[in-house]
Amino acid sequence: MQSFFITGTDTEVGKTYFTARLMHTLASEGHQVAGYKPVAAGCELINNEPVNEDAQAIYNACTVPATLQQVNPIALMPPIAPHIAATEAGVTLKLSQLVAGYRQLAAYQPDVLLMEGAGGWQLPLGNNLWMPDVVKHLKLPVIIVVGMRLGCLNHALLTARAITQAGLSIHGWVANQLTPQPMLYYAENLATLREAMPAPLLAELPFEADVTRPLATLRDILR
Ligand SMILES: Nc1ncnc2c1ncn2[C@@H]1O[C@H](COP(=O)(O)OP(=O)(O)OP(=O)(O)O)[C@@H](O)[C@H]1O
Ligand SMILES: C[C@H](N)[C@H](N)CCCCCC(=O)O
Ligand SMILES: [Mg+2]
Repeated sequence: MQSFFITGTDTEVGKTYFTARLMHTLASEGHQVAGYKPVAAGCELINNEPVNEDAQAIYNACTVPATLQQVNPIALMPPIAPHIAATEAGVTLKLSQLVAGYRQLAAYQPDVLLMEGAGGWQLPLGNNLWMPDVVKHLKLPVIIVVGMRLGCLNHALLTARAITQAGLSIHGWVANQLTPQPMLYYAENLATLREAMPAPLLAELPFEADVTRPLATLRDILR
């Protein structure tokens, strides 16, 4: 099994989009895929159960028979920082629970297991637990989704530095188009990141509504 942690330069930069699109692409090539969104904040009630949009998109892309609850064990209602939502709900986030959830999905023996964070890299989970602690425990290589907008250079470079300082490896990064029109001087910004990032550019993701459509440039990302 190959497994990656998917982080991003911020919240709303396309981590879920990339995760789901990669899963659909790999599934179309015959791979068994699973995704894990351990902690999500921002849910609607469906049949009285909190359902998160990211979790649903990742669940929809799974080829293994995992349940939505396994894909996203901690679903918090308000769309706020998860540790604050957890405190509000009286929930304590525990490393052991988040790791156990990962292992449950791994037990389906997918070829690829992707785990999406929430927000950016340095996400607090409360009680001095941080999302990077979970990634370190699982020793996952990291893929950084860079939302290509003004400010992304600083965000991408700081994110890469923090991952490296945590002793983790960066498999690579992807440049994600957040708008139909690319940011001004897209090519120059991309070139700056290609030079300064300590890991390879894996793919450029176009702005495209259909997340289920296999994307040829994502086929070789596992190498
Ligand atoms: N390449 C793209 N083409 C079209 N829409 C995109 C693309 N990337 C992201 N989006 C859209 O932008 C929004 C934010 O993306 P997404 O939900 O993947 O962000 P995120 O980084 O996972 O955020 P969070 O921190 O909440 O998990 C979504 O509505 C998503 O569908
Ligand atoms: C609600 C939102 N869409 C995400 N799920 C959570 C983003 C947390 C960001 C925390 C922060 O860095 O300020
Ligand atoms: Mg997401």
